[in-house]
Amino acid sequence: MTFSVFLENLQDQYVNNLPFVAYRNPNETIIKTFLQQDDTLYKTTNFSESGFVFSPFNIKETSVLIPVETSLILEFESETIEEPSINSCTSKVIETFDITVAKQNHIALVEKGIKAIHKGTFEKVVLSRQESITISETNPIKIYKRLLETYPTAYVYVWFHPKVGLWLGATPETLLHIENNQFSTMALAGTQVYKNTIDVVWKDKELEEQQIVTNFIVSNLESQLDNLKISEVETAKAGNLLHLKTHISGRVNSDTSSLKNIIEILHPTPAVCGMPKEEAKQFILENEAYKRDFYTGFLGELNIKKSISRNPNRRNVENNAYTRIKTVSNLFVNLRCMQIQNTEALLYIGGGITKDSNPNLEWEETMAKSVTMKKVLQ
Ligand SMILES: C=C(O[C@H]1C=CC=C(C(=O)O)[C@@H]1O)C(=O)O
Repeated sequence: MTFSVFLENLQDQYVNNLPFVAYRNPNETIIKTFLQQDDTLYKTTNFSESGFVFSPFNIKETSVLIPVETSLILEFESETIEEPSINSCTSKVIETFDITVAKQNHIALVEKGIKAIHKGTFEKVVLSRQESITISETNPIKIYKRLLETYPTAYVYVWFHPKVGLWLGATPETLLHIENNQFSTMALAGTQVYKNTIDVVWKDKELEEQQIVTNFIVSNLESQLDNLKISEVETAKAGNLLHLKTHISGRVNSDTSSLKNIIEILHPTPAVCGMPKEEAKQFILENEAYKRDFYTGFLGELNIKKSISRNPNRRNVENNAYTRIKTVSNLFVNLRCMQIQNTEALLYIGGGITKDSNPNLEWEETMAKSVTMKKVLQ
């Protein structure tokens, strides 16, 4: 199958108004797609189903599932990936919102967040906004192709359901990866604009903001994991941005640590919500001037059975005896994403607020983050 034929499959599915998702893991070349064969809105009830899950920020709302059983699953192996050079802020899209008003509103929101931190309501809160852009290229498959070409190190997806909407994104953040009982995640936070080097100095504000995420994950999961490993914090590049990242891994230690339990412990992490979780979430739901929907939710493969052969080159009967089945869940946080509605793209961008945040710089940070999607909409 050629790449054009693979993309035509997605295009046909979209034209026929049927649900689908296409996604590529960070630094990988295989693009996988689930083409649902009916237009039912399937939901997960307890994350024990097998399929592709699309969950909102507010977990009390519907988590949509594209089930394995009702889907045609195709894979396409693309050519070797290479990161194209990215200039920051080259977008030439039409902003249909009033930037002055948007700036005032975001600054006022951040100031309110900082006040709540000083009052002791919470230590950190992630505050976000939505930006509307008129686009001339509305074909999601063409936009998806550009995303794939532009962000080889991100998790790049297009997701569509006729009863929910059309979302695309290129996220740098893993929520969790579980293979049988082997677990890994990351604490990703702190942002600066990439200027041709990853050898940069981080301020205390960003270091603290990221440490809050690491501490939250470790303290909430350490009783569930054996052989817990926490990496040194490193600088990671994501498009035109740099973030601080820590890898955390371990072995899920008991049958009671179901996937649902782990998801509920982790989501939403202080990388997208705040600390303490409930207080920050309440503030977000009450104060952000729009509804996050699936932004800062999570998406990805849920309980997918994959076979591992000891020797993949030998396809004889004897070798089949060595084939083992593993169950894999690979979930990503829905960041650097957008929703497309006719000729309008709705971009979602936010940033972590601590006591040391500067509201003007927080606004600038959301502008820098919005470039990730704007770049492919030109
Ligand atoms: C909430 C977002 O980013 C999160 C992930 C990395 C860095 C972040 C930050 O520096 O604030 C955020 O925690 C977003 O991109 O909308």
